[in-house]
Amino acid sequence: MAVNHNDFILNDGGLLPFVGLGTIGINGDQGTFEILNALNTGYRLIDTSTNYDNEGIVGEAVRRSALPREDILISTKLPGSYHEYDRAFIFIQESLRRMGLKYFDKYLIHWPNPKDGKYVEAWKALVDAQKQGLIRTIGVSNFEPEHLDNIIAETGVTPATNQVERHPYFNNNRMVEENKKRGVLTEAWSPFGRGYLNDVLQNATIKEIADQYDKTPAQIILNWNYQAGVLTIPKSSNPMHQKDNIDSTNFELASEDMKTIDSLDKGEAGRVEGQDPNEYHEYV
Ligand SMILES: NC(=O)C1=CN([C@@H]2O[C@H](COP(=O)(O)OP(=O)(O)OC[C@H]3O[C@@H](n4cnc5c(N)ncnc54)[C@H](OP(=O)(O)O)[C@@H]3O)[C@@H](O)[C@H]2O)C=CC1
Ligand SMILES: O=C(O)C(=O)[C@@H](O)[C@H](O)C(=O)CO
Repeated sequence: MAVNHNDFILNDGGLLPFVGLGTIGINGDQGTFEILNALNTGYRLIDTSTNYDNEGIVGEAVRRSALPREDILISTKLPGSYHEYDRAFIFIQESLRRMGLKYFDKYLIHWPNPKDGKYVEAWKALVDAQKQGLIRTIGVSNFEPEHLDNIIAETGVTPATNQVERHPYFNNNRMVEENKKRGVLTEAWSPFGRGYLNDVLQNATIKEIADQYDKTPAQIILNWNYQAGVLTIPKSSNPMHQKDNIDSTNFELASEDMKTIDSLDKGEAGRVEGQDPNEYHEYV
């Protein structure tokens, strides 16, 4: 795979592009075309999960794409009710079969489900699946510092990435720093606050900055992440938005503009409702 100047280097030596395609709501045969369009537009990383009901079409898009398999990075996630070691290990194999793939480029524990307290077992399964060649890069999602420290202490293996909520109204700089301290790359989920749930993309301050740079609000938000060392996975079904999003690092935001965007943070009130990882329980 070609190395791009804006790739992130992982603690396992792997590389990830600065932006991937989020896929919540990309479903069915139409979804296959949307993913293929993204691949044709230059996306290399596709983020999915069993509970997005689209692992099948993601696999289909990989097969239909003219790109060689090794030029596409597929990342999916282990659901909360499969944290026991044996269930996790078998689930990874099942997920591979469902997608028709021989290996995953990246595989994450979706939520720590701390009340169950089995995420260390799940991590051990990911470590072993990686050893057996089923997964190239292993990581986590929605992990708090305590969860990161527990899996590292129990296995000696540090996750390469931690995918957490981050957008201008909940910048989660706390977790960006905690991840960085441990050599873990932060991936930002819902970088536009999910679009429909709040007005991040319509925010007047972000629009003003966008006008100054002759960019779109989406491009400003994605570059604010990139310059903070954070990978983003915006979802888009729209070819124009997909293009907008991948063309978002060809300019530099001044440090005062970075700080202005940081200042839009609303703390806990800015989170997408009900997504505190210490409380959230994934039942799937
Ligand atoms: N690990 C986890 O627990 C979680 C992971 N995720 C991952 O993160 C991804 C992204 O988050 P998601 O919640 O989907 O929401 P996003 O914050 O990515 O927002 C998606 C919305 O923004 C719109 N949009 C995208 N690009 C543009 C643009 N350039 N201009 C204007 N509007 C735009 C989309 O519309 P349109 O399609 O029309 O472009 C859609 O309505 C998910 O799809 C999933 O892969 C999400 C939640 C939790
Ligand atoms: O979309 C995801 O990746 C999730 O983890 C979901 O839990 C999502 O965040 C949600 O809110 C489901 O109600």
